Amino acid sequence: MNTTNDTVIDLQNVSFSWPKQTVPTLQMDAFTVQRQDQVFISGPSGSGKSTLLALIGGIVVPQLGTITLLGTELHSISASARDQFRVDHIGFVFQQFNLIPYLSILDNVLLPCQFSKYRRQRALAQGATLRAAAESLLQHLDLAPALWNKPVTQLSIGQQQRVAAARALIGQPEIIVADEPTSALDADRQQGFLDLVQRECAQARSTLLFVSHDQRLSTHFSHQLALNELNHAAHAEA
Ligand SMILES: Nc1ncnc2c1ncn2[C@@H]1O[C@H](COP(=O)(O)OP(=O)(O)OP(=O)(O)O)[C@@H](O)[C@H]1O
Repeated sequence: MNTTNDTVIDLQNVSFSWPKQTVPTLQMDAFTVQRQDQVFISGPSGSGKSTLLALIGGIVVPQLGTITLLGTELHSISASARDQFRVDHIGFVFQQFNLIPYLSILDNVLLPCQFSKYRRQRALAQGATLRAAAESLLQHLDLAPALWNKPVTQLSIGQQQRVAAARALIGQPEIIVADEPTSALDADRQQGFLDLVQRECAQARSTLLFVSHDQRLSTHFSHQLALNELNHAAHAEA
């Protein structure tokens, strides 16, 4: 195994089928990602991008092979320990944002700190209070103070997406996973959003996994993963 202390994600000989499926959805020999890497993950619809993210997030475990995140083999810990591991170490940005509509922007950003002592402590190392840490992130993401106490439902799509990014970034998780995060934005805003997320990940030394259909964005990444090439199962179906 060619891993180092800086290996953040390590998949080896993974085979995964969703329940009731007779053929695997994902089969990958090896995939490793190093600390601070920024990886662009692409592939046609159905090639297994969301399945790969579900495996890396420990939401599901493979029938064969190993997935090791930050030195922890996910299949060797319980489902509840995987849930805690996920909130401690991974920040997610989803296409549909998944913000809580009845909470303010600040409370949405602080949500991971409620579920993770680890994230709370890391956020407190960045700001005098949790609120100060959240405010600083919101400022970095170009969300003005006048917005902070508003319900998220009063924000534009682009603003909601930046709140979702701040929630993923609070407490500097080692891994940021962004699943089609820009598909609701126009081309200029896509670019702006990507710049902000890449800059914040670099500052926090977080690893970024960025899934997109939009190949134009791939030029901003040094590490590319074309899933229809790496996933033998997708090959078999093509
Ligand atoms: N929760 C699930 N339960 C059962 N099958 C699933 C589930 N999620 C995905 N699949 C199946 O796994 C295969 C790969 O789907 P996946 O969503 O990972 O692809 P994708 O590359 O993310 O596609 P898209 O770009 O359309 O989102 C598909 O055949 C899909 O039907």
